[in-house]
Amino acid sequence: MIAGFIGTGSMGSILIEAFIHSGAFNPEQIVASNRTISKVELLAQTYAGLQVARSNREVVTRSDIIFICVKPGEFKKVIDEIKEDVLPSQMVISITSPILIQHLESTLPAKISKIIPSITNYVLSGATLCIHGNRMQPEDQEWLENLLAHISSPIRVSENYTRISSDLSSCGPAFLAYFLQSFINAAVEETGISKEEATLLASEMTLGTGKLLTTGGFDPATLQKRVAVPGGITAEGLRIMDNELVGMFQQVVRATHTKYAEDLEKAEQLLCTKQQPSQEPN
Ligand SMILES: NC(=O)C1=CN([C@@H]2O[C@H](COP(=O)(O)OP(=O)(O)OC[C@H]3O[C@@H](n4cnc5c(N)ncnc54)[C@H](OP(=O)(O)O)[C@@H]3O)[C@@H](O)[C@H]2O)C=CC1
Ligand SMILES: O=C(O)[C@@H]1CCC=N1
Repeated sequence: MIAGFIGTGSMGSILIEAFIHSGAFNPEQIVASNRTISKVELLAQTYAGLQVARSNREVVTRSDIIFICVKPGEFKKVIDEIKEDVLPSQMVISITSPILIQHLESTLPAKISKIIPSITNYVLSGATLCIHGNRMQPEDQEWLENLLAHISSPIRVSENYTRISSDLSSCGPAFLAYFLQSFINAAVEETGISKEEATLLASEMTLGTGKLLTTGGFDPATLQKRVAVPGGITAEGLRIMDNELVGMFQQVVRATHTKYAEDLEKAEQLLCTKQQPSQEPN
């Protein structure tokens, strides 16, 4: 089994490294190309045996499964380059949310899935969202999800909910990190605690909270209730958040969906497909 990667930017390289670290693939089983080839060469220096491809077509002809890890605006060029070489027996997996399954199935003869990874997959954690096309048979779907289980919890989602699922799973780490950075900065400014100590405490707290919410039997509401003892300190902090953050997350969700609608429109124009996707309610 050879896995090909087209695009080794932030997420392409995270997926490659996660697959290697998890033991899902040996470096010899990976072939990769990137517009700026030095990025792949660097990966090959780190992981001896990883194969550097000099073109996207070379990745396709040498792989059984191909991950396309480029941004939406770069997609058309990649598809045009590879479409003559892609075979019906191959799996083509896109990680680019506004490129719809219908876009891919109408341009490539392969078995198509879309997955939305998360930076958390770098530490073999978090979810990978899975949306399978019609050509992916149940056994293909199971095979792909078993592969993704090496680096994440694969979770099937409806394509209609791609954006909000991805907001939570893939944008979420940045949103949470923003929250933590603001908390840490305030701690340093207001009390003089060192940034290093505040960061260590906040990071350990985040790890523990994640465990409570995934395997510890808590949901966000019960967790708050358990920590915020009546008449205690936490309740004072939550009171401020209740006042200050009202409506903020609604605005965040609306903003990501507005951008997504723009990206979908551009992808439609770029790839010239006719059918319109149904949009999830906000
Ligand atoms: N970052 C994240 O946390 C997540 C990202 N994604 C999605 O992954 C996709 C990629 O994002 P990300 O990795 O962050 O973006 P990057 O810009 O870091 O990576 C994109 C890569 O694609 C390469 N590239 C562009 N055009 C071509 C081409 N024609 N042939 C080969 N390689 C090409 C770029 O090369 P060059 O080095 O020349 O720029 C770059 O390395 C996006 O659609 C994003 O939405 C999904 C989930 C999470
Ligand atoms: O910011 C972005 O566009 C991508 C999508 C999910 C995470 N990062």
